Amino acid sequence: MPSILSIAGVEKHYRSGLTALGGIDLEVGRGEIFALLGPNGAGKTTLISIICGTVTMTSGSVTVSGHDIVKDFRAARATIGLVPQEIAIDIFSTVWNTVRFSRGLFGRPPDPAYIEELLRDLSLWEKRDSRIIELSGGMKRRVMIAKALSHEPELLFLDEPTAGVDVNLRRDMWALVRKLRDKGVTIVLTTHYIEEAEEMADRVGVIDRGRILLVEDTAALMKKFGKRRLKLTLQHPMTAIPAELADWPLELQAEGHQLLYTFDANAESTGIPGLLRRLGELGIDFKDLDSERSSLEDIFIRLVERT
Ligand SMILES: Nc1ncnc2c1ncn2[C@@H]1O[C@H](COP(=O)(O)OP(=O)(O)OP(=O)(O)O)[C@@H](O)[C@H]1O
Repeated sequence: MPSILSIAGVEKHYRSGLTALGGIDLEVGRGEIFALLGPNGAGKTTLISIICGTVTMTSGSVTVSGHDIVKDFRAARATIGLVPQEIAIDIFSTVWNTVRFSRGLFGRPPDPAYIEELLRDLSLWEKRDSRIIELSGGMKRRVMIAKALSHEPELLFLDEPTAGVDVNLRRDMWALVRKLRDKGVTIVLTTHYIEEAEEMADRVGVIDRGRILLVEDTAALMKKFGKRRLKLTLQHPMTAIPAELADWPLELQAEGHQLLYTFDANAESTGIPGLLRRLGELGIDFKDLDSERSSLEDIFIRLVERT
């Protein structure tokens, strides 16, 4: 997949002496949904701000759609749409005027048909003459997205698109992001909600303390780090795991009612038959058995903890 965004050796040292980015290399392919995951203060917003031209990098280079963001700033910026974390729009302006005006800022000629399509796609058409102040929080967020798409960018950044948003709206946002991708927009999103990355992203990058720890296909990452868990609900609760079961990494949960066995899903042998046999020999009965795959959340926590 050809790159739409190329980041090479980007460093950012703030005047305070803090190194927010310690050398970032990253390629984002045209047409993908890429999720940048990282704990608070990891450097996600700094990186996006550099790409969008609101923060200057200390060293390194970035190109967007082949345009260098420093030497060819205008052309680079014109290919980018940014939906920032905070809602920042004139609350007394109407939806239509907000989006139309934003397009003009990028020197694009008026295109009412495009704006209409955008507002219809974002379920804002009925609200086109409403002032922003009259809209719900979810609608305001959608206006932010419409504004960011007003000049027909090729690459859209969504900084924490669903922070503080309820479950239904989050699902609507996910559907919307997929729709945008289907229309050919490349999407880079930052998120704290790992579920969001797992649900949507083609690839995931994990950033921590200004460094990229890993970039991987979401599905491959799940497979590579994927552990499976076998949960046994016991007939009779236990106070401790018997010494005879020391060969299996087990955890006691739910006040002794559950035995949790974690195993490598990719290993040749899971160890489950042996465990079940041993439990039988020890007279430990269980009434239910359940298996689950570890989520990206577990994987992320393990990665960030390891460093
Ligand atoms: N203008 C600034 N001056 C000095 N330090 C800054 C400035 N902006 C950000 N930082 C610091 O840079 C580091 C990275 O911050 P950044 O906002 O990029 O992280 P983030 O990953 O977006 O975090 P969050 O998930 O909390 O939004 C943090 O330690 C932050 O305090």
